Amino acid sequence: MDTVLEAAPQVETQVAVQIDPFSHHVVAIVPAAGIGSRMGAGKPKQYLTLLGQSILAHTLDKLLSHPQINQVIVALHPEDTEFAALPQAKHPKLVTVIGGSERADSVLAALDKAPDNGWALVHDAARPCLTAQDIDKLLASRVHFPQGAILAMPVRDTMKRANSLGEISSTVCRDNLWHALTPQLFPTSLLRLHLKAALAAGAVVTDEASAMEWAGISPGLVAGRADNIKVTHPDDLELAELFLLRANA
Ligand SMILES: Nc1ccn([C@@H]2O[C@H](COP(=O)(O)OP(=O)(O)OP(=O)(O)O)[C@@H](O)[C@H]2O)c(=O)n1
Ligand SMILES: C[C@](O)(CO)[C@H](O)COP(=O)(O)O
Repeated sequence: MDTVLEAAPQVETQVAVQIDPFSHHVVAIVPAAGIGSRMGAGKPKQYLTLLGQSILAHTLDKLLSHPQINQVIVALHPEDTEFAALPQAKHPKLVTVIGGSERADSVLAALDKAPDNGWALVHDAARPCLTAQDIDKLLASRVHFPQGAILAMPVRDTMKRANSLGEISSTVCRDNLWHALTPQLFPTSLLRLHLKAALAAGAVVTDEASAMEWAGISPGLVAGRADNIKVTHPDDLELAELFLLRANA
């Protein structure tokens, strides 16, 4: 059986929020408070170096240099010691907050500092290969998806479900299956409302779209680039470096 995110009772979601779908004010939210346990590098993976600067610095460069992004709010681990030394740390568009114990808590802490009447573009610190074209594409999708959309990639491979012995128990139909990427873009006040409520209700929220789905909203899917990988395991470092090298060539 597939695990389906349980939707919130509708009554809880009928709350008036201030939404201006035509606002052009865009705040990028960067969850960067993780510890990188799967990377196992002995330091948070966002501070590992690729092509001479940290993963987080690459990510911030992409967001800070985008002409349609007005502000960047970065959520940091309470014991972060490295952020202040980044070249971007004192950029006038940049604000920092202390993140939480899960990614969603970090996003919410940053959202609490964002102005109400605009859009929040949430992007993992650990995805340094983001391109300006993908940001443009997602921002342009606001016309079609006034309640928000995410970058995603259609699943390409045959999908298998495993049993507890590591054997194949079935082949999962891949029709309409997508990998969720970031950035994910939503009206700020709507995302804040539903993320807060979903977390309070104990829902599993691994990305922003999950919180919106929980509230009964169907965010749009915008096809993104395959090189926008999340650096998660040691193998990803070499791949990310190759993608960055190609982008800089
Ligand atoms: N409490 C947390 C956990 C994660 N993140 C951020 O969310 C993004 C995606 O998370 P993930 O790739 O899972 O990063 P980590 O949590 O650091 O990795 P791991 O799960 O392997 O520990 C990362 O940029 C990470 O820094 C965060 O801001 N706050
Ligand atoms: C938000 C996300 O990048 C979408 O793919 C991803 O879910 C975050 O990573 P995690 O491993 O689920 O924390």
